[in-house]
Amino acid sequence: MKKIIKNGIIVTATDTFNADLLIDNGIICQIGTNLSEQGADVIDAKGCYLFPGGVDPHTHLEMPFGGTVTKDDFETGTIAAAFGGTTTIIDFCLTNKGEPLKDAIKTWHAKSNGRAVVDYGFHLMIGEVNEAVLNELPSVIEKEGITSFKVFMAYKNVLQADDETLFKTLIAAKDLGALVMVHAENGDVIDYLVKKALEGGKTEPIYHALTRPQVIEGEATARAATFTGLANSQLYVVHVTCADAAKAIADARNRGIEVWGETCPQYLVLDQTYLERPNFEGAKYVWSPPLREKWNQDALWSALKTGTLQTIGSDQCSFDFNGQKDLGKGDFSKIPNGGPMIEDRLSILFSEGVKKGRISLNQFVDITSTRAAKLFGLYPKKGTITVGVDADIVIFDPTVERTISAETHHMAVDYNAFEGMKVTGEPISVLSRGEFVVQDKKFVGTVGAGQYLKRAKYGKNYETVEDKTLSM
Ligand SMILES: NC(=O)NCCC(=O)O
Ligand SMILES: [Zn+2]
Ligand SMILES: [Zn+2]
Repeated sequence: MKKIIKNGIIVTATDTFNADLLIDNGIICQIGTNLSEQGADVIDAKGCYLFPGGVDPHTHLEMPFGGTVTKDDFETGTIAAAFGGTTTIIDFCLTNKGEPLKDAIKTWHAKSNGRAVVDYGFHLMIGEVNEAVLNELPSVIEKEGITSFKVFMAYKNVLQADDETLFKTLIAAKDLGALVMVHAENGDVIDYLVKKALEGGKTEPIYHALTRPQVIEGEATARAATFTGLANSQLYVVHVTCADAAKAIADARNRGIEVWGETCPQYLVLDQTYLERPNFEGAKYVWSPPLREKWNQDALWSALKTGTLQTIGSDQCSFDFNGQKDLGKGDFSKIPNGGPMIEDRLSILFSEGVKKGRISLNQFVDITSTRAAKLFGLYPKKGTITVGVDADIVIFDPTVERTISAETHHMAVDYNAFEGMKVTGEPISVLSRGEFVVQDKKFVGTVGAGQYLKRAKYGKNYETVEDKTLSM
């Protein structure tokens, strides 16, 4: 059945205009004024923006971590994503040393197949680079369409890879056409600082932040960028939290090194003092890298505005406060790291970013959708509104005022990190490949309708793919 969305304001990364949008067979087939309604379901989007569905390049669904497993899985996580206006996610497939990569990928397919309500892809963690890994990587790219590799520079003795592994991954990625992603913190220094803190009886959540100072995020970011330049490769730094790391990215880019940067909603809005909340409440705000002193937020907004940082990921990694975060009572190093963020990513960026004049409306679309689609080989199928692409559309009311709360969110966790925060703007209806997943704020999607996305190689013409001329 055809659908026609009328009276909305279409917003892309470059344009804002009034037009109707005709959808057939899951694809946007016409954009223009006074399009014929014949044979189509008419959707009135008066007063609303039509954004391309959000692309969240950073999620951890059903991920084992810190002796437990994240609360949101591919079903609850993607339902929450859809409510928040995200129609594509890219999740991190973890690997174990010595295990064939294809087995790790199979595990991630088993978690997601038949569960997701919106489309999804995988990044692949690289923990070691040896003959076996190098032999498998071409098929990871060609067969699985996984064109981004993740290296952790922190989480010593768990996920952390050494510099040699990072450097070899950058070299392999360059040859294969993949983008290397890093969690940039100096895991060795952190490990030492954590041990010293615990020996000194410093066990409260705030010491999580104090043992991970921002200079070592800056140091690791600069180190990864240096290796990237040496390998003539390409790098994407996930969850940038602070001025030091943003500066390291800006410096590298100024030297012509291909480095991209992502931040997350929590670093733009929350700060280190949240970890000092009494009754162990600070544990709710334990992320790695940690929340920073408030002044860093201006540096992050400015980096988004000027293009030093290009994307926003949710880093969705949710654990209940009761029963999971409390594994770290009496020892902050045992608090599972991460938080629920997948649902509020667009709302926070719109309300705090666009509404407060920190970024433009078109930048909002670029940051939440288009740029990630381009960097991760999904553009233009995902990440824009133009003729011939997937009809992933968010009907967004920019005037609605609401208060974020765990009472009303759709994530499976027992708290929301933004509890009580007032935001302006909300997705009203969300379509994935032309089908409503959320309609008038109600879930109407189908569990399992989300499709696995094989992605194109890094840089594959993404800057030269132009939006087709709009038929007005
Ligand atoms: N960020 C975080 O604290 N948890 C998720 C895992 C990661 O991205 O490092
Ligand atoms: Zn990380
Ligand atoms: Zn993460």
